[in-house]
Amino acid sequence: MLERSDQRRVWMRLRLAACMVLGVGLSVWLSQVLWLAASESRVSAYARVILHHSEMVAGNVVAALEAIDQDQRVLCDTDDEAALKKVAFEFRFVKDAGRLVGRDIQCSALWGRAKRYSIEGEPTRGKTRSLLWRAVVEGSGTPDRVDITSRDTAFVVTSPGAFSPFESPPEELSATVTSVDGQLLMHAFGKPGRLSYLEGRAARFCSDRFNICVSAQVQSNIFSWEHAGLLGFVMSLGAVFGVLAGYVINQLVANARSLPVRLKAAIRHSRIELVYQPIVRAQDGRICGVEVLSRWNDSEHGWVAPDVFFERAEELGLAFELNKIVFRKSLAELSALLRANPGLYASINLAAKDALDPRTFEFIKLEAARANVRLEQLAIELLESSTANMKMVAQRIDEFRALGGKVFVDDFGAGYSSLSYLANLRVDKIKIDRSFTKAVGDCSPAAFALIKVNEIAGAMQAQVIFEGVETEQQRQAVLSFCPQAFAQGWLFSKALPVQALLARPDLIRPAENQ
Ligand SMILES: Nc1nc2c(ncn2[C@@H]2O[C@@H]3COP(=O)(O)O[C@H]4[C@@H](O)[C@H](n5cnc6c(=O)[nH]c(N)nc65)O[C@@H]4COP(=O)(O)O[C@H]3[C@H]2O)c(=O)[nH]1
Repeated sequence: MLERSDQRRVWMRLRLAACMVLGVGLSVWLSQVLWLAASESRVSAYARVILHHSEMVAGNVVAALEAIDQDQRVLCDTDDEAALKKVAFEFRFVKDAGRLVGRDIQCSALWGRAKRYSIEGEPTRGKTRSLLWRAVVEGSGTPDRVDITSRDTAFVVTSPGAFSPFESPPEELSATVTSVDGQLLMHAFGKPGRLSYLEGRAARFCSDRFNICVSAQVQSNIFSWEHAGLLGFVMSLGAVFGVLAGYVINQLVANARSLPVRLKAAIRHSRIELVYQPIVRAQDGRICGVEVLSRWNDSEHGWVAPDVFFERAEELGLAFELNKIVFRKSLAELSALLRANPGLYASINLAAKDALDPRTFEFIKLEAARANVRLEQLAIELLESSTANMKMVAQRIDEFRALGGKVFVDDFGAGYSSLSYLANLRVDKIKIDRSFTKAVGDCSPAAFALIKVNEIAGAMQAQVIFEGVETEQQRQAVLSFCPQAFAQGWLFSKALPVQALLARPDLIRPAENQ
C-alpha cells in the first residue's frame, strides 16, 4: 500500500504526463486547424484569380463574337474573311475567327476554307446566347484541342495561351475551369484529386456573367515529411505548455488541499464535530459539568489537533465563525441533557481575544435562549492570549457573569503571564494545567507552585479544577491538599461523543454542590 504522500506524488506525475500528452495533441491539432485555415484563404484567392481571368477571357471572346457581323449575307466571301481576320488579329484572347453552319465549319481567318477544326461532342450553352464547343485541330502533328465559342454563324477559337499564367501551379495547388453544370471541362491546372477534410481545402466559385465555374483545391497537411521540422517544433512547444499547465494544475490542487483551504471549507459546511469530557468532583467522581472539545477529521489531513485549527481559523479571520459552530452545535446536542439536569454545566473554550469580539457574547445569549438553556449552565473557558487587552476582556466577562454565565480560566500555570493575567479577572473556576497535575505529590518546584496556585485561587474565591488526572495516585495527591477540588482526566473519562456521554449512568444524578 502506498503512503498518502507517495500517492500524491504519483498523481502529480500522472497529471504532468497527461497534461504533456494533451499539450502535444492540442498543439498539433491546433496547428493543423490553423494550417488549413490559412490554406482556405489561399485556395479561395487562387480560385478567384482564375475565375477573374476566365471572365476576362470569356468577355474578350464574347466581344469578338459580337464584332463579327451577323447580317453577312454571303458567308466566307472576301469581305467576310477580311472582317474575320481583323477580329482574330485584334482580340487578345482570340486565336482564330470563322463561320459555321450547324456544326460544319465553313471557313476561318487562319485556315481559310480548309476546315481544320473538327468539332467534338455536343455544345454547352453559354449565358450570352453562345455555344461552347471542344474541337480538334487537324493537320498538325499532334492533334491540339481548342475551345470554340459560337453564336449563329460566327465562331471564335480561344487562344491556347489564354491560360498560360496558370499552367504550372505550385505542387499543392490545382484547379479546373468548367461549365456551371460541370459537364464541360475547359481547363485543368495541376493535379486535382480526391481530398479529405483533414488533408486540405477546396473552393469553387462561379461567374455571374458567363457559364464558367472554377474549382480549386490545396493539399495541405502538416503531417508530412516536408513539414517534419515544423511539426517537431509544434510538438515540443505543446509539450512545454502541457508541462507548464500540469505544473499550474498541480499547484492549484496542492493549494486546494492545503490546510487553510480545507479548513475554510470545513467551517463553511460546519464539518466540525464535538466531544464532551466530564468534569467531576475529585472526591467521589460525581459529574458536575462537561467540557466541549472540538474535533476535525479532514479527508486530506486526517485528525487535526483543535489548538492547531483554532489558531489557523484565527489567522484566517474565521475564529468567530468557528466559535459559532461550536456554540450552536454543543447547545443543540446538550440542551436536553442540561434542561434535565439543572445542576450540570457545559464549559466551552474561548480565546481571550475572541472574548473581545462584541458579537461573541451576543451570539451566546441568543443561542442559549433559542436552545432554552439557562446562562447559569454555561461556562466560558478563557484561554490566555498574549495579544488581548486584558482590561477589556475583564469588562466583557464581568458583563457575561452579571447575566448569570460562568467564567473559568483555562490551562492556568502554562502561560507566561498567568499571575498578571488573573489579577484583572473575576472568575468562577481556575483550571490547573495538566503539566502541574503530573507533578502533584513529588518534590518538584511545579508541585510547590501548585500549592501556591491553590492558595491564590482561594484568595480569589475561585474553585480549582485539576486537568489531566490520569491515575488514582494523582487524584489522592490532589485531594490531600485540596479536598474540595474538581478534576478532569482519563481516570474519570475520556472526551465522548454526545451519544456515549448520554449513556453514562452517573449523569442521572450529577453532583449538586459545585
Ligand atoms: N494527556 C491527557 N490529556 C487529557 C486528559 N484529559 C483531557 N485531556 C486533553 O486535554 C485537553 C484539554 O483541553 P484544553 O486544556 O481546553 O485544551 C484544548 C483547547 O485549548 C483547544 N480546544 C479544543 N476544543 C476547542 C474549542 O472548541 N474552542 C477553542 N477555542 N479551543 C479548543 O485545544 C486544546 C487541546 O484539546 P484536546 O486535544 O481535545 O485535548 C484536551 C483533552 O482531550 C488526560 O487525562 N491526559
